[in-house]
Amino acid sequence: MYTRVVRLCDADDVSTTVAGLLLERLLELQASQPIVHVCLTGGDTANAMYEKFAELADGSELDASKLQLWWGDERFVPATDPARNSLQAITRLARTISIKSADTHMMAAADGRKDPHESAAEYEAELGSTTFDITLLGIGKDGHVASLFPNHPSSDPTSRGVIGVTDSPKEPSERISLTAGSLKRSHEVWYLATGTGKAHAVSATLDGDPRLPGSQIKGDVATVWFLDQGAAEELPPQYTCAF
Ligand SMILES: O=C(O)[C@H](O)[C@@H](O)[C@H](O)[C@H](O)COP(=O)(O)O
Repeated sequence: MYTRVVRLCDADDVSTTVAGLLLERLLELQASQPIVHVCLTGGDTANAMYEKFAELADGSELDASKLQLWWGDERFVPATDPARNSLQAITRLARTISIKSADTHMMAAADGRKDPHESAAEYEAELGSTTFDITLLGIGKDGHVASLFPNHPSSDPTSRGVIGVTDSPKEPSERISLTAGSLKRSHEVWYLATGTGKAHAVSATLDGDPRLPGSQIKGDVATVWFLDQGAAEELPPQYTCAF
């Protein structure tokens, strides 16, 4: 198990590089196994990468029928609400990739459910003991990953695999999130972060600050941080890894 930091120039470089490496890795995985489980994240950084990925995947050897897409977290809003992480990702990816709905495991929307805890319980049942080949995560300025927030009940120790989140510090206030225990069931965890606003959260997480959820969320094979210069600016020199 290793952690690697990839320092890139700027946000565009991060989204382009991650999109290219993700396609390369998925092609490798689909050549060696029948199903590839990928856990996606929400946020602007990831969405920019999904757009680049869709461009690269167009006409590639990617076999979408081998992909199973999951989400690390979701906003507990109506299914058609543009704030939904899954809607934002699928809108971008499906532009060139023919992903069947049966292969996309979206978290239940607010329609017809009384609260995010109900949706969380449904997703936990669907998720079972699935292990992800690749889990993508963004990180907030406060160090949150998925919808696990520092110094917040969402980060309390739990045996649950998926939780409902209320009074989230990041809008919208109601969410569903995989817990650290589920996110750790990943062979590779790829963090994407850009901008100086993320620099302290990145540095503190890499330093293993126990208050930050990302400190314990690592792949059992690899954890890779894709950072632009701004997000990397508080890292000590030993993390200098030209890519
Ligand atoms: O529901 C969400 O908002 C995301 O899952 C969240 O965890 C996101 O990945 C980070 O907040 C980074 O978001 P940005 O890339 O937009 O900074």
